[in-house]
Amino acid sequence: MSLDVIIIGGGGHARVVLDTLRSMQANVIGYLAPTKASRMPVEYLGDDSSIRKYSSTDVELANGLGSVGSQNLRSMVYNRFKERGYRFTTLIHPAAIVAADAEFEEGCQVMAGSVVQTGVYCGENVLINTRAGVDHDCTIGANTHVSVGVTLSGDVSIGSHVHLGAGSTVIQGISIGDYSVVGAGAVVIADVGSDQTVVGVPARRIVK
Ligand SMILES: CC(=O)SCCNC(=O)CCNC(=O)[C@H](O)C(C)(C)COP(=O)(O)OP(=O)(O)OC[C@H]1O[C@@H](n2cnc3c(N)ncnc32)[C@H](O)[C@@H]1OP(=O)(O)O
Repeated sequence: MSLDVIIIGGGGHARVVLDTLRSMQANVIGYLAPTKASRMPVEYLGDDSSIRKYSSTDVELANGLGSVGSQNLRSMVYNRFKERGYRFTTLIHPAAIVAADAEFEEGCQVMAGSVVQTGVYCGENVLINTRAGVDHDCTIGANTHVSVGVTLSGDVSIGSHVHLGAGSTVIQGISIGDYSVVGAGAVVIADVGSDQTVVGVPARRIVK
């Protein structure tokens, strides 16, 4: 891979994205953030408005925002730069194991140690974070975060803008609706509707 890439964001996820891009041999020019980050080991290019110095035909972007619940910020950043004509790189860490027929739309990120099996489909800007397992024939909607150590069994259907919390497990054939949140460590054994938060073992809805 030989591509000039700018990372949006300067926090922890942005540094993981930087490391992933470098392991893919990408040429990372720098990052955009409201202020210079103390621990981001690549050039600070300014705030988001500085993107105007870079043509959308010369660079691609990488979404450096993580999330611990709502996906609003990650999707807002993605949409804002897409509207301005920029394209987001799809990242697949060389230490991820990905089936040949798995499909990823623009801007997906598959982090180190994760396994994505045959028949999986991921919409735009999906993040499959470190050491997550996505088994056969799962579909994952746009802007969803499958966070660290999640286990998705076979034939699971996840909506868009969903957060699957660290270490949660979803058994086979389950559907989870758009904008829902699954708490860290939850075990989901029944379908979850849209815009719900579920926690615990087995996962139960909490009203926020
Ligand atoms: C690289 C990375 O870091 S990736 C990011 C990894 N991090 C995550 O995935 C974080 C996932 N987030 C969670 O699990 C959160 O606790 C959420 C989103 C489910 C809920 O957060 P909040 O909306 O702030 O809820 P809050 O903390 O007020 O808890 C509400 C109730 O649910 C309970 N609860 C919250 N999370 C959980 C959980 N994961 N498991 C069991 N119970 C939980 C709380 O104990 C509390 O119960 P109470 O009312 O009886 O006291």
